[in-house]
Amino acid sequence: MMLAAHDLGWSARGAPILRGVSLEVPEGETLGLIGPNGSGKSTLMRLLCGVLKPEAGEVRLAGEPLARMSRRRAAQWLAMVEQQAETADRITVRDAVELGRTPWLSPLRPWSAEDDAIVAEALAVVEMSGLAARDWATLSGGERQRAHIARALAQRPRILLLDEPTNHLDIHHQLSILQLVATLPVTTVVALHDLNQAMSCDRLGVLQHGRLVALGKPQEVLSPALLRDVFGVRASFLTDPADGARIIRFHAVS
Ligand SMILES: Nc1ncnc2c1ncn2[C@@H]1O[C@H](COP(=O)(O)OP(=O)(O)OP(=O)(O)O)[C@@H](O)[C@H]1O
Repeated sequence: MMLAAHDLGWSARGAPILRGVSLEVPEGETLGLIGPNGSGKSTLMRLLCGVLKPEAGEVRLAGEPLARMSRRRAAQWLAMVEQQAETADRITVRDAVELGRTPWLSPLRPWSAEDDAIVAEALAVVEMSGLAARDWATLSGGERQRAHIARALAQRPRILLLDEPTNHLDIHHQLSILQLVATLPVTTVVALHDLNQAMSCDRLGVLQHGRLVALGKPQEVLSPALLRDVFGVRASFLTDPADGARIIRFHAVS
């Protein structure tokens, strides 16, 4: 199993935030994490990448406990794009993306033309090549988001963790980032709020009050009963006549 969490628990000031979360992500899968505000998605992502240490349970990368890996080794395996990731102001976009190469560099393996090519490719994939020389501070929210994704791609991880990667993006870039995530040959865990976008994940995990309450194929997980019980909405399912895809329309429950 590429990424596994076993019975994860975490609390803040004595209040349990995440309890008994176990999941396994096979190589190449895109697992979506969904759940209402405050259900624990970001906390779970931060435990999976090692930013937070679990109070209970453990995370394993390809069978190896994350807690026993050096930061450098963990960063060769896994890249994370946080929800409101910040970067120091006085650097260019290219500088920020080059930071993604850090875990691979050493005195025996200094910066090379290969690193330049990887950074250029990462910038191109998120359509940021034209902004490579720009000061980070001048970027819009969506441009920053795309640059953060480029930094994570430049890291060439086997596992990519994305916390709401589309939340600042216009519709074109939302779709292109989601399409990119789906086609990348890496194992991906992505927290999403848009449940129609979540439908394109291989599987979905649903968090509610810090517990994983459902895990499975999107069309099985996103049932009218779950949408009512977890998200408090009534759902109707429509079919796109263009391609037969299922679309969910939401209604407030009065
Ligand atoms: N360091 C902390 N101290 C206190 N409470 C915290 C801390 N970190 C998270 N929480 C609380 O834990 C709960 C889960 O937060 P988390 O950010 O994981 O939720 P989320 O599902 O990502 O939410 P959203 O959809 O709003 O981004 C929230 O109620 C949050 O206020």
